[in-house]
Amino acid sequence: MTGPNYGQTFAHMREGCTPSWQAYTRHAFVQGLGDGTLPRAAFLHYLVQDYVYLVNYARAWSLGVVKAETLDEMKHCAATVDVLVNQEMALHVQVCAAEGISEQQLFDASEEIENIAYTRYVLDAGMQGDFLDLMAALAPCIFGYGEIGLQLAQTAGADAPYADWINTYASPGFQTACTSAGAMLDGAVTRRLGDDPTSSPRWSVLQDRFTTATQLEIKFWDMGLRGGSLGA
Ligand SMILES: Cc1ncc(C[n+]2csc(CCO)c2C)c(N)n1
Repeated sequence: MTGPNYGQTFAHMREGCTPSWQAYTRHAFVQGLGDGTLPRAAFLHYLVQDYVYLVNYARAWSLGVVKAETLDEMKHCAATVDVLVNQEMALHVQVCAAEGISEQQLFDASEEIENIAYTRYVLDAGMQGDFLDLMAALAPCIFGYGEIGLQLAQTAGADAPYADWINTYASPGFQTACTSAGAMLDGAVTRRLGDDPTSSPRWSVLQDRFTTATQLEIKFWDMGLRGGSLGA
């Protein structure tokens, strides 16, 4: 299976769960974003849940600051927390505001089961394990959206209903962030597991973290498709 080059570790882990990876990156929700057929209500429902997701996702990257073993790792995690809290979440607030959903409604939104399952799994992986356990669980989020952004940008025009969303993830800025996260992950893996990491006894556990997080991304899209009333 081919895809963008976000480093060796990601390439191995994606290869290690190809059916799940395809189900995640080619999900019906993703197709609907691309061809514009996704109902607006489903998109907004997803965005509200995603705001709550980002709050917990930022907590998980903060745990990365705690678990880091080099200053570079610490800097990468701290910078990611900054982007998430001060930029990425603001984007959700902006889009929702334009649709009449206030920031208060976002804060008050009750978290759906799939959302809880995903972020608590990632936080638990990091709490139980070391930096690599945490990164393996965080990885599908960033690299998956990088792939999806590129994939959808190939066909969606500038006037497509979800062009803004697509361009966020297809943009050179986000693609550079994926490449830099991939390099950080490769460095973290080499530092702890050496030059032949897939032969390490730890690899299967790390692959399992990545695969489970990928399956939780699929569930998150399923939740998005289900739609539902805003904030509920
Ligand atoms: C359910 C869900 N999964 C992945 C992302 C994508 N994402 C979240 S934060 C971030 C950048 C920092 O790593 C990216 C790419 C999302 N928004 N929601």
